[in-house]
Amino acid sequence: MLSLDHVDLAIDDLSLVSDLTLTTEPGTVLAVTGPNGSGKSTLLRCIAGLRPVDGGTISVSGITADETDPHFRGLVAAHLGDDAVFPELTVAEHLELLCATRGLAAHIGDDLLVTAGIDHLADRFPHALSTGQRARFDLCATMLPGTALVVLDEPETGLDHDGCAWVARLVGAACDAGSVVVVATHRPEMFTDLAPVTLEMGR
Ligand SMILES: Nc1ncnc2c1ncn2[C@@H]1O[C@H](COP(=O)(O)OP(=O)(O)OP(=O)(O)O)[C@@H](O)[C@H]1O
Repeated sequence: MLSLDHVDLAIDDLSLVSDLTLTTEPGTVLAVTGPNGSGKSTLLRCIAGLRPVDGGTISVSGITADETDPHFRGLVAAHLGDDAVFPELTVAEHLELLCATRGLAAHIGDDLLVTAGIDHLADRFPHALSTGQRARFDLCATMLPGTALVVLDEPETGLDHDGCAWVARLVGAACDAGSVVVVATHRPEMFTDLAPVTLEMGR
């Protein structure tokens, strides 16, 4: 469960969120929408524990959002547009490492590459992928199963029509497995079938 309790968030003198309280149950999509600059990415960084809030608290399964806390890190997977990679590891080796770290069977990563349509690129290095292929790889790395919370910042970026449909299916599968998925998006219609709770920023 994701809880925001009387959250305030500001950058310099600009208030982005004021006294926001909400609870998102397991198996639910929270779609964060709003115009450019309204604070979606900043809020998602707070939810992923990468930035402190200016007031109130954010917690996941009762654990305060703080990326430096290993317990919290184990609960969360995030795709925030600046996903780090090990330059010396191939696509397949990255997923193998992540599966091992999370105690998942290695074939789960391979299976995700198949659903992403990039299994033929398993032996490439991430820097040798196209923009859309790299987006699919980053999303595979984020969407390995088993985290209570998945945070996705504009996952549609760089993806073609089929890629967007694939992301929607992945988000649906994560919800079916009991995760909360927070997604900032300019294309909320991608997730309509998942009956998201919507948070509109900038209002
Ligand atoms: N590092 C920074 N330093 C100063 N201001 C920042 C910084 N990052 C973001 N901002 C400002 O914070 C506000 C919120 O930005 P944010 O990136 O969260 O918006 P967003 O809703 O995700 O926008 P977009 O739809 O364009 O991705 C904007 O006014 C932006 O200019």
